[in-house]
Amino acid sequence: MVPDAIQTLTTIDAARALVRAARAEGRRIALVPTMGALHDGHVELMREAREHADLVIASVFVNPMQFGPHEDLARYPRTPEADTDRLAELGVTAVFMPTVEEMYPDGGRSSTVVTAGHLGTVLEGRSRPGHFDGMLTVVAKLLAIVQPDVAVFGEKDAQQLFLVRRMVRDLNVPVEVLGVPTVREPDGLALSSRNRFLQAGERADALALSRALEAAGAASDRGVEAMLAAAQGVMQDDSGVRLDYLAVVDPRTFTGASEHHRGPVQVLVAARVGTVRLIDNATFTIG
Ligand SMILES: Nc1ncnc2c1ncn2[C@@H]1O[C@H](COP(=O)(O)OP(=O)(O)OP(=O)(O)O)[C@@H](O)[C@H]1O
Ligand SMILES: CC(C)(CO)[C@@H](O)C(=O)[O-]
Ligand code: BAL
Repeated sequence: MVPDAIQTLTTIDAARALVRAARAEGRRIALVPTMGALHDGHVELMREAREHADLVIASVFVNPMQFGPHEDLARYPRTPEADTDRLAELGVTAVFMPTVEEMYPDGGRSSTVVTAGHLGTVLEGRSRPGHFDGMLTVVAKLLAIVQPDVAVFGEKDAQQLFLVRRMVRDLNVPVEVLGVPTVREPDGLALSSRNRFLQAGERADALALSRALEAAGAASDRGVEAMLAAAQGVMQDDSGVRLDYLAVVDPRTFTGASEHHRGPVQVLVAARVGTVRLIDNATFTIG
């Protein structure tokens, strides 16, 4: 397929100019923030964005501020040409691909930081200190640059989605945040840019995460402890996987659901498979 024309924007001024022109024509704008290395999960985000706006701007920016000193910033996959072609085929109007210097002119960091507070220090935040402050800061910057009507995020990164929604509410950012269900491989593995680093045997081991979620779901009629035990059982059976955390949270607060909880719960899992750290989650209803 011959891709439609897509604008590649590398400066904040160029992004603002496009946004101004679109606004002058009364067009609705959607922003889809990504770190690139696009896969079919990202494609669903773009589709959702197109349904809610006349014009879609995708950002591709590997944000150093959300990586810890020992994390995989250097090896994070970067495929800008392939990403641009894919976005063009999807009818995305523009891709915003700034350099680190463009986003962080003061030596690669922002002096002003949006903090995720206590919820930024638990679960993903416990394993990745500072991650959510870095993520919220760059999302706040992207929202300020593009000033979209809607911004689209994946449910795969459940804690991220929760914190973005809360930031938007707390800081009165005039944007509607949309969540898109997790796109999976036919065998259940959640699509992730990091899956490409799984070696052959590890690809099979990685199925432990989605299987653990399934097992938790199958135990949901017996309450939170039974769900955790069922999921734990699956993770323990797989010696190729090192569990980081398993949790059942109330999706309204993102804090642990009590044994007496009734209604929707979100089961969250994170694990290391070889050198790759993966996360997944699913929502079930108790009672
Ligand atoms: N399988 C998926 N289904 C739906 N949305 C997804 C999926 N994977 C990622 N996303 C969403 O895409 C957006 C950009 O995420 P990102 O570019 O970090 O991709 P990623 O696959 O999550 O990469 P990684 O997990 O390696 O960081 C986020 O809102 C994320 O939640
Ligand atoms: C939202 C995001 C693009 C911010 O860097 C990133 O955390 C991601 O890709 O999920
Ligand atoms: N997909 C969330 C971004 C990150 O892993 O840093």
